[in-house]
Amino acid sequence: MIEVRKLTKRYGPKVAVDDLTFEVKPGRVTGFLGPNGAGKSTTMRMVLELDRPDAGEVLLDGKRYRDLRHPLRKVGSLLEAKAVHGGRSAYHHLLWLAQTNGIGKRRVREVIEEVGLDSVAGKHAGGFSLGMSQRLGIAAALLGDPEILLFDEPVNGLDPEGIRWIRTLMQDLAAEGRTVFVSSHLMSEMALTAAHLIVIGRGRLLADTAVAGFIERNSRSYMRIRTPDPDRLREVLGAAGIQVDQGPGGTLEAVGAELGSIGHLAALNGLRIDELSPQSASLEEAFMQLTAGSVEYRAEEGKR
Ligand SMILES: Nc1ncnc2c1ncn2[C@@H]1O[C@H](COP(=O)(O)OP(=O)(O)OP(=O)(O)O)[C@@H](O)[C@H]1O
Repeated sequence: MIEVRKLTKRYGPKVAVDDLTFEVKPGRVTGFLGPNGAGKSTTMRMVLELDRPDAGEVLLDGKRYRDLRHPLRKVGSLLEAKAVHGGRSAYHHLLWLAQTNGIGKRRVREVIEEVGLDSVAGKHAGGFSLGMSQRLGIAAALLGDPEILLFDEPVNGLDPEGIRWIRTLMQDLAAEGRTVFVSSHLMSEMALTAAHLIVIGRGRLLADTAVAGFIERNSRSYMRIRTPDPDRLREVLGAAGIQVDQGPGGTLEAVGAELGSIGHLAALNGLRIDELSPQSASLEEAFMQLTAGSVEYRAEEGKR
């Protein structure tokens, strides 16, 4: 279990993490979601004491990181895949990590096999592709057989096969009863991987929720209608008690009405319909709505 308590981090006048409190429980994958610059990496670095908080603390199964005797045996992490000594082979990189944490050679061989790097274990890690570096980073995270695992944007830049592999691995690790905390800026990715979500924006907690509940609350189904006479159709549907909203590009969005009844009402009133199609709002849209007020740099601001 990870307990984050009243964590705050400032960089000069900028508050990167703002009085953040949440818990990450074992036995399930918890997604750490937020737009770019929300403070996810900063929070993860503070969990590992790579960065000092200005206030608050983090406990790992009740202990501070600095009080762990063999940190790698309690918490494994993949923060920056390329942060490997390029001149070392994958095997020697892992062996060096193992030796500094009282972990045996056998375990090094085991994790190399587990992540599928057997054939390149003797090669210099500096020449690895992103996918291979990612696997090496995960091997390092797994080395101490830790109860707690942290992954910062682990699927960034990976091909579909690599993405599927990481997803399954994280779910398997959680199923073994471990605490798995993974950051992403993509709701769609988290919907497939995580069971629970911590959502932050501008360093603040926006939601702490089960993924299923989030999907249920935020999936909106509606009918998209295109007609040359939207005002008239709105009137007709409104009179029949159907809620109609204005959609993008001159379309209408009718909520809670059957396709057939909309078509029927239009026909009765001699109104032409050019499109009538069922739609459901994506999770990505729901996430964007939730974080709308906390996105750091908007596209408009970028246009100079
Ligand atoms: N070392 C630093 N010095 C100054 N500002 C920093 C530093 N590290 C992070 N920040 C700022 O703190 C805020 C949070 O950054 P952080 O990298 O934690 O966000 P994030 O949610 O991980 O975003 P991303 O998905 O873009 O990595 C940003 O505004 C960032 O510019």
